[in-house]
Amino acid sequence: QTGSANTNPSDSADDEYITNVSIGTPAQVLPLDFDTGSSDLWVFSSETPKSSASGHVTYSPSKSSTAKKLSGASWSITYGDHSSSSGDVYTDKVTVGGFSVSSQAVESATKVSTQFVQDTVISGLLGLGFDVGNTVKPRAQKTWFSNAANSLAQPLFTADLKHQQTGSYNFGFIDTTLAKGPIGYTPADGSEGYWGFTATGYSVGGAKLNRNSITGIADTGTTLLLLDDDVVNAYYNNVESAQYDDSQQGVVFDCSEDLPSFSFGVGGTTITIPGSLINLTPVSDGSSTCFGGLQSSADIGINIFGDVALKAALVVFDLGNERLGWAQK
Ligand SMILES: Cc1cc(CN)n(C)n1
Repeated sequence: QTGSANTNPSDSADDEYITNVSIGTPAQVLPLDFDTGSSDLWVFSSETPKSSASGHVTYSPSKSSTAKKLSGASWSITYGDHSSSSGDVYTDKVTVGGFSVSSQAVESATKVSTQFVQDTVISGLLGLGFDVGNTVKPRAQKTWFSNAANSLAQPLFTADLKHQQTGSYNFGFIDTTLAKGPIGYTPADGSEGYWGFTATGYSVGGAKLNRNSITGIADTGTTLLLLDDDVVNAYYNNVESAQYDDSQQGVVFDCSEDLPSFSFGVGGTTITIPGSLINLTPVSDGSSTCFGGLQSSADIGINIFGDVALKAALVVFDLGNERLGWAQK
């Protein structure tokens, strides 16, 4: 068995990717942010304060004949961008891309932070990280993918995110036609709940890869490519108008600049992010100053290969072999 779901950029800056998920009986379809950097499936619901839920599609367990309250369970999560949510837990049927898990923990939000209230294009997150990262107490719950894995043709999924186009999350199979190059595999470290891996080196503008390894996580729920300052500086030293903008909290440059590519080595292959993908968006509508897709990870303490990097590749999240595969697109 397999599953295949389309995923779409939420806005002109590819800030996040939206994938529709069916929950309950009859199906309630909610747009969720699939996040390999976390391990909770949580939704705006009939239990979310009306003022917070305004504008969001919500899940009503009382309207689902297959919903069951998970007695005594609660959850609470805070993300790297300081957004947060919390609530109680139901189990229900959850279908993604035509593949159903009959009893999935669906975490219902009784509290959501302002960033989520304002982000009306999504109704929650579907975590695709390792189960160890799940926040439900007193007993941690499995992710949708973890519940599905043993029934899928192969215990893996792929992410094919695209710039301003429809991409896909495929479950149980690898569609190699989505890639131009070979798949390079490297061990994945799931001990912290993330898909951790090490890139063997990097280069700017098509130069030969150096041997400065970069350890980080493959995170579909983070917009940017966030790396150490020495890497960020090595890149923007090649961008004449680049400067750090305090108000934007990041490096900006003239939108008219032709940006160099950024490449990293992984699993014996090289992934090259074209400069065009690193010119993310004007700092505000109509501005000729643009915000960089590559920014510093210094304040976070972990390197994050977010959507800017993932858009350049077909990425295989192989739970069965605890490895990550990267192929140039
Ligand atoms: C809501 C959300 C998810 C993520 C990535 N794991 N971030 C940084 N924020």
